Amino acid sequence: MRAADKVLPEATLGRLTLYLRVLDSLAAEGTETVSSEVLAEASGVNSAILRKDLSLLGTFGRRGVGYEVGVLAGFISGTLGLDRDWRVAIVGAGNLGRALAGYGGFRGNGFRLVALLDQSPELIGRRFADLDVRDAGELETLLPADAVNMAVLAVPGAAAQALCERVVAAGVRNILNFAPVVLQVPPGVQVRKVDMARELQILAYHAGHAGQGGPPGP
Ligand SMILES: NC(=O)c1ccc[n+]([C@@H]2O[C@H](COP(=O)([O-])OP(=O)(O)OC[C@H]3O[C@@H](n4cnc5c(N)ncnc54)[C@H](O)[C@@H]3O)[C@@H](O)[C@H]2O)c1
Repeated sequence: MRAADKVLPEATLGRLTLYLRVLDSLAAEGTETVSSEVLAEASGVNSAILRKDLSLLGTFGRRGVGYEVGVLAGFISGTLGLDRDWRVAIVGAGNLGRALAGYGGFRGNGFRLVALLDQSPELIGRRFADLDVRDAGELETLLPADAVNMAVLAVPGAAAQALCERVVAAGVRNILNFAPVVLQVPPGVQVRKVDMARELQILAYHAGHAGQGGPPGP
């Protein structure tokens, strides 16, 4: 088994995305090599942890030289599966769905936004971010026709589970859920949830412990 075939711990995966972001900006500046200390500091990670993460991938820097930026970025991209063709559909073209569709960074890094769907007659047929909003009522045919392999759900919580089941039945195995519900999915389907309210609550907890924040609300 290659090192890259091992299932990596979630925490390592999260840090790999940080390293990759830093490596991409170093490459854009024309930097060819980077030490583990510099890469760790720019990623906000302890350098011993970085070295351990990269050794899990089976990649090692050279003493006195460090890591080759392009090689390491390519290796991390491959490990994360970013060298594959990810065809993304956003379901829900409301405020959030349209903002995500217009976000340029989402389109890079191996992800191609190929469809934007909604059920609202007021939105179907309108054009946002170079995509016509298509009828979510037809997602069973639209998603396979566009070879979608990743779906972003940006619909109200009450609609999310039923929609998720339709997306899965249409053959999509990877779902990024923005709706404030926990989705039930069959084995083999990956769901990631983005929850800004949760992040704010955790931030408030830490801020509160640091003596910040106003007096308790009503
Ligand atoms: N995770 C986060 O950090 C975060 C941040 C903001 C919003 N949200 C959540 O994202 C979701 C969307 O928020 P919004 O502000 O864009 O809401 P919105 O009301 O502007 O948009 C929701 C869209 O979903 C469409 N829709 C509803 N049911 C559908 C269905 N069955 N099929 C297809 N389309 C359907 C609606 O027509 C509407 O256009 C909500 O669940 C909201 O709570 C999450």
